[in-house]
Amino acid sequence: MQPSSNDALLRVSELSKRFDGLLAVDNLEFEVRPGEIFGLIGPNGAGKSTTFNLISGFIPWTTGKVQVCGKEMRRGKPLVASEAGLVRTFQHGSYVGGMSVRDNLRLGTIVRNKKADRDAGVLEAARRLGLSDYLDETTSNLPHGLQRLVSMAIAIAAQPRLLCLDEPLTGLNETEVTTVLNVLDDYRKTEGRAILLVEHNMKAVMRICDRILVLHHGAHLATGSPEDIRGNKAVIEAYLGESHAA
Ligand SMILES: Nc1ncnc2c1ncn2[C@@H]1O[C@H](COP(=O)(O)OP(=O)(O)OP(=O)(O)O)[C@@H](O)[C@H]1O
Repeated sequence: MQPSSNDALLRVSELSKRFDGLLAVDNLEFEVRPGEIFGLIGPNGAGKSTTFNLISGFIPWTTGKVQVCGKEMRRGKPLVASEAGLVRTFQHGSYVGGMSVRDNLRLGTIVRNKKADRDAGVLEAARRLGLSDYLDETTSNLPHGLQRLVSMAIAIAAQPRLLCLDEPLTGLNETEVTTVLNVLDDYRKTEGRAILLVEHNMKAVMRICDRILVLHHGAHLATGSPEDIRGNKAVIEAYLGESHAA
């Protein structure tokens, strides 16, 4: 692990989660710094979503310590994480299907005080994700790819300091993937923000991430730049295969 930076937006130390006999997350250590897109990758069942759930307070850790934007997190307390500046999406969508796209995006702007700011935030998030023409549609009526963009637009509208995305690209077509990657690249350029990304689309991960941590059986296998990870023998054997090797 590299020396820790004082201004890290996420700091994870000795984090473990046991589900009965299964050690799903095994003594993880990493940090995410301002301006970074940090990828968390690994085979199915490696512990990525569990790590997300621990960091965002959706499940309690067995042991460990998590700091979000300098604040100490408490086990299984999602409100503490969101108050500290963390917003997350879920693998299977994070929106209310029966509501319009506009009302879903309003959920993301709820923390803003003035109505004019909230309305502007809805329009801005819709514009960024290419959803402006769908604001009055019922979200459950939209195609799958657009529904996923709604999840991301809600998260972006909340303007979190630490944006945590769980497989945001699943089921998106190439144009939608490009839209999302551009939005993420833009988002992290705003001062004091960073993104933690769990994703199986390796081409996208290698393109967008500054650093990547590879998990295997819940434990750290490697951390490094996309080039480091592509060339790492253990990662190629455990996950990437030769087709992604440098
Ligand atoms: N609530 C739970 N109870 C028991 N075991 C669980 C629970 N949640 C996850 N696990 C197990 O923990 C391990 C890690 O699962 P996790 O969902 O974190 O993996 P993942 O890396 O996100 O996988 P995927 O890429 O398929 O989403 C798996 O063996 C899974 O079956």
